[in-house]
Amino acid sequence: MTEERDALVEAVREFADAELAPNASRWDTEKHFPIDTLRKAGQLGLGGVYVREDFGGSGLSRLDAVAMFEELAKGDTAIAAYISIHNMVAWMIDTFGDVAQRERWIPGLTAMTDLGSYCLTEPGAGSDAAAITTSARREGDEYVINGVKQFVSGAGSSAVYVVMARTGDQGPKGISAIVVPDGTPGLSFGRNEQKMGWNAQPTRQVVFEDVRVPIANRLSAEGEGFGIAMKGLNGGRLNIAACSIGGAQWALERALRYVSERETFGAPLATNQAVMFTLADMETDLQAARALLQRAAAKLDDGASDVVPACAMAKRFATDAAFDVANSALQLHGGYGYLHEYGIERVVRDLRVHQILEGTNEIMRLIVGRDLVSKL
Ligand SMILES: CC(C)(COP(=O)(O)OP(=O)(O)OC[C@H]1O[C@@H](n2cnc3c(N)ncnc32)[C@H](O)[C@@H]1OP(=O)(O)O)[C@@H](O)C(=O)NCCC(=O)NCCSC(=O)C1=CCCCC1
Repeated sequence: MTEERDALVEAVREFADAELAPNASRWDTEKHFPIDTLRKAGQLGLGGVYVREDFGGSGLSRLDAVAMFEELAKGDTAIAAYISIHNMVAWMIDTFGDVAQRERWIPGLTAMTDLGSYCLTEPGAGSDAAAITTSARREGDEYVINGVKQFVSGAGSSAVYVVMARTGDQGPKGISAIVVPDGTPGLSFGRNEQKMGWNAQPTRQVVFEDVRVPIANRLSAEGEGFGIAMKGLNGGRLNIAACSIGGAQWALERALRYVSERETFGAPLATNQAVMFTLADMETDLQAARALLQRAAAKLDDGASDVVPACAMAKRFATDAAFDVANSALQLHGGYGYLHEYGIERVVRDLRVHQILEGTNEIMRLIVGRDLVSKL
């Protein structure tokens, strides 16, 4: 850890303690998306974590980012995960946008006065992302977009939607990434999905009915959209892994406190060897997950050739391990772990979806397996 990263992590810890943790349970119960709190996160530099500094980004490394997202998730995993998605959008525009696009969208995104949504998945295309059918047909100097995007975080509250749409043939080479601003005629949203967790952020369909945007809203060249979406996801997968580790670390700390105070059969639970073994496994798994995550983040910073399987491995391992750790923390709390007021069950519910989204853990195994087999 550098001194700079230490200071950043400390500032994020203070923000998570003061602004997120005291409200996380209420936001979960009330299904409240705390936009005012996100604006405060923007003031702290969390809206453009690894966006370049010229338009207000924080210019941090991926290694810095995962340390930061871990701290953020200790306050509220669902909000930390939304901030990660917002950052994925900001990074895609910052990296693949031209100067005019960066000038137009990056300042609002980094300040989080404008929120961002990532639109890839469709009702009929999830794991097989290259099978999307949302179309962007050229008409003069405009695209006319038609289709439906599914499971879009922040939908209905965002100012900026980065939409992967088909501008060419079937398959990955026919997909482009297009920015659709909120308020564009023909853009509408489905109901807020009723979910097991991640209740502090809205998840809705985004519907495009003859939505017209200038061709100038396309990021990079036609046909580059699949690669842009996937490169965004490499970093997103790392942050989701970091959010899982942060949530699970918080649950482990709660469990440690509980087993040191709770007495059974005349002694604290912590003196029981079975409990100690469970705690030892939880700590070991989290340290292993963090080490794998930091390794992948360093590879992303260095542009290593094996970054894609490294990110997939870290995402798969960390989200599985962290879910198990959080579930063990719940078990160690006995019946109290099942109560809302202890907060553990919320973390378990929030972490469960990390094994599914930003690429299911089965797709992560496919990526790693394909890479191994390709080297035979
Ligand atoms: C891996 C995968 C199954 C792809 O397989 P195929 O066989 O179709 O495509 P293939 O031949 O592997 O590849 C095509 C080009 O694409 C490049 N590339 C692929 N991955 C990556 C990558 N990770 N990084 C960079 N480039 C990549 C590949 O190199 C190739 O380029 P080339 O032709 O060689 O120039 C892909 O589709 C995937 O990953 N699905 C999970 C989607 C998925 O993760 N959603 C999640 C959506 S987001 C989500 O869930 C959210 C939920 C809540 C809110 C936020 C978002």
